Amino acid sequence: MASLFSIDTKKSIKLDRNTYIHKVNSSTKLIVAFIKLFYCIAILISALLIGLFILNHILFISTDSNQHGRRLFSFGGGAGWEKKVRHSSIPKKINGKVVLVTGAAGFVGSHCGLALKKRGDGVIGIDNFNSYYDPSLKRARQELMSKHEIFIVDGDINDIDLVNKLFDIVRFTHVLHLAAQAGVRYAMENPLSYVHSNVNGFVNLLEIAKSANPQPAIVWASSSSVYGLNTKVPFSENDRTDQPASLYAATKKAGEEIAHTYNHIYGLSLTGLRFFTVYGPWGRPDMAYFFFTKDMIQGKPIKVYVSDKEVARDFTYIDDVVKGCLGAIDTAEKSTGSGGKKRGPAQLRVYNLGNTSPVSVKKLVAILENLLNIKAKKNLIRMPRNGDVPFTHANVSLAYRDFGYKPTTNLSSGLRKFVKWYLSYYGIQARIK
Ligand SMILES: O=C(O)[C@H]1O[C@H](OP(=O)(O)OP(=O)(O)OC[C@H]2O[C@@H](n3ccc(=O)[nH]c3=O)[C@H](O)[C@@H]2O)[C@H](O)[C@@H](O)[C@@H]1O
Repeated sequence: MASLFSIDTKKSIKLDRNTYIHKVNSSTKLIVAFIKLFYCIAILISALLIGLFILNHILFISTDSNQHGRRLFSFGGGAGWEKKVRHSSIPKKINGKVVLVTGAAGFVGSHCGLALKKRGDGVIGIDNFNSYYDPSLKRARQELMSKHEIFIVDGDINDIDLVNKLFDIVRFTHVLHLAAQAGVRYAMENPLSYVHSNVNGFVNLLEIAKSANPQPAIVWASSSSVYGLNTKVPFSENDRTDQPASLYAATKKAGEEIAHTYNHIYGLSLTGLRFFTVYGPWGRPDMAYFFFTKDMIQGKPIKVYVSDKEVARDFTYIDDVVKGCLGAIDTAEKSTGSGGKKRGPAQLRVYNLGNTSPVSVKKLVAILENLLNIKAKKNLIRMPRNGDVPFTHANVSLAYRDFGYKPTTNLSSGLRKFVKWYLSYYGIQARIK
């Protein structure tokens, strides 16, 4: 008789085995789940790290800041970026020049960049888009240039890594160096920005250019302001330039001396162009003709400086200046050095690029009044001692002799083109006379 308490050993063993298998299965599943989770997290972290690494190299990493509180960037690289640089610098004609334009989103830089590209040269720009005046105007110029396949690198000429990288990628035949802290009066507000761009920046560029192989020829923007307080007119290149009236003028004069040094030691071909109050479409909002137009349209008063002698400028239209810049580039001889060593004497030149016919500021206002059909609210005030000089007048016979420079636009027709552009750019409904 089977005991009530008898045990079915077979069943029991089976039961135990099932329980055991079940337990083993659960813990295996748990381990597998853990391993899966571990792998997922590891993959996620790796993806994140790789992403950060790539971003770090594609984007620029900020390291410094300039005088306008804007970040400067140390170059990070990136294949897409290098492709753009290469593409933009390829000339479209045989024996076309390969030009690095500094300050390419600036007034003169954008006009020159477009003119070079139009005739088939390769152009790469660099600009730090600082906020000295409305950067949106600089961005609009950049957009225009990008439509003409000109790439502007967003960076500072003080960024050694970035400029070196550009010279690594491209064999520049020329540098058109227009990046600068411009404006005469602002030098009293922010003196160091002038030293930063016009002295440090220029030296940085020359240091890199002198070590480049081949060394490029350099054409760069000096200024009529180097004539300072001279009273002998018209100003000729061999007149004295040792009495600057502003720190701006002093840094431009320093640039001319620095150019001499790099020419002398390293055989760099250097041409300085003394611009005389350049104006025109896409101009600089910090200049009198530009903000007079703006203020007159808005019905605001303008300050017109007066002095014992009539305050006047040799206002020079942008298209004439562009012709001068291209002429200087075309007649620039090759630098003679290589690997940072001079191999022979190199070209060193300075030219006036003016209009040869000064016009008083009062007359400038009268022309604007006529074009805009607005009576200006003029406040005649004695010219403050803020760096301004009373009078400029260029003798351009040297530039005419060497590259046929001959200005052809007078102030009235030049301002007409400017006002037309101004009204259309700012979407102002008005008719010019
Ligand atoms: O060619 C040059 O060397 C220089 O030309 C201009 O400097 P500037 O000639 O002083 O030009 P504006 O600032 O536009 O002044 C033009 C005239 O308007 C006068 N002005 C300026 C401002 C103002 O409120 N009222 C006024 O009567 C100035 O005294 C000057 O005679 C540029 O701003 C400089 O960057 C450039 O280097």
